[in-house]
Amino acid sequence: MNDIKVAVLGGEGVGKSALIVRFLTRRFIGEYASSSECIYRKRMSADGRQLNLELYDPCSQPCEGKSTLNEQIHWADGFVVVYDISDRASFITATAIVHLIRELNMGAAKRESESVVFLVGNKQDLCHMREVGKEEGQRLATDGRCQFYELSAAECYQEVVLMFTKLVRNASLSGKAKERRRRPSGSKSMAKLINNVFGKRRKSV
Ligand SMILES: Nc1nc2c(ncn2[C@@H]2O[C@H](COP(=O)(O)OP(=O)(O)OP(=O)(O)O)[C@@H](O)[C@H]2O)c(=O)[nH]1
Repeated sequence: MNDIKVAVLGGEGVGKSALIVRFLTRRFIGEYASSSECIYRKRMSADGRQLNLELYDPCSQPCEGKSTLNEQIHWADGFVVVYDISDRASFITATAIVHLIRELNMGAAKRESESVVFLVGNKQDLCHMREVGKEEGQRLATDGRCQFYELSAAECYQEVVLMFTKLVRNASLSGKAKERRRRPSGSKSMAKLINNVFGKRRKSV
C-alpha cells in the first residue's frame, strides 16, 4: 500500500483546517481548533490503487514541539498552499512558502523528485472583499510550477474534493513518493522523523 503525505500550508486563518475538514467529512463547521498541529489519516483509492493518505494540518499558534516549515516541506510528498483572496498578507505568505518549497526541491537536486504543489485561493465567496486578483494567483502558480484553484471551503464541496483527489493522484505518481517506495531504508529514517516531529497527535477520520 502506498503512503502519500500531504501538507496543507499557509498563513493564519486562511482556511487550512476548513479545507481539510470539508474534504474528510463533507462539512463546513465554521470554527476549528487551532492550538495544536495534527495529522489526519484516510484510506482512499486512486487509479485502482489503495493509498494511505496522511494530511498534515499545522498550528499557527506557538505550541509545544512545533515543527518548522522546513521539516514540514521535507516530510511531505505534496502540498496545498492556501491563501485567502480577501487578505493580501496571506498571499505574500503563500508566495514565500511556494518559493521555499521550490528552493528546497532544488537542494534535493533531481528535477524528477520535485514535489507536487497546488496553490489555492480560498474564501472565493468573499469576492466582494477581494484583495488578491485571480490573475495574481495564476501568475504565482505559473512561476512556482503549481496547479491553481480559486474556491471556497464554505461553499464549494465538489471543488474541494476534486482538488484534493487530484493532488493525491499526482503526488502518488511523483518522483518523491516513488523514490521513497524504492528506498526502504530512507523511509525508515523518514518514519523516525515523522515520529519525532508529529508523533504527538494523529487523528483518523
Ligand atoms: N467566508 C469563508 N470563511 C471561511 C472559509 N474557509 C474558512 N473560513 C473561515 O476562516 C476562519 C479560519 O478558518 P480555519 O480553517 O480555522 O483557518 P486555518 O488556516 O486552519 O487557521 P489557523 O490554524 O488558525 O491558521 C474560520 O472562521 C472559518 O470559518 C471560506 O471558504 N469562506
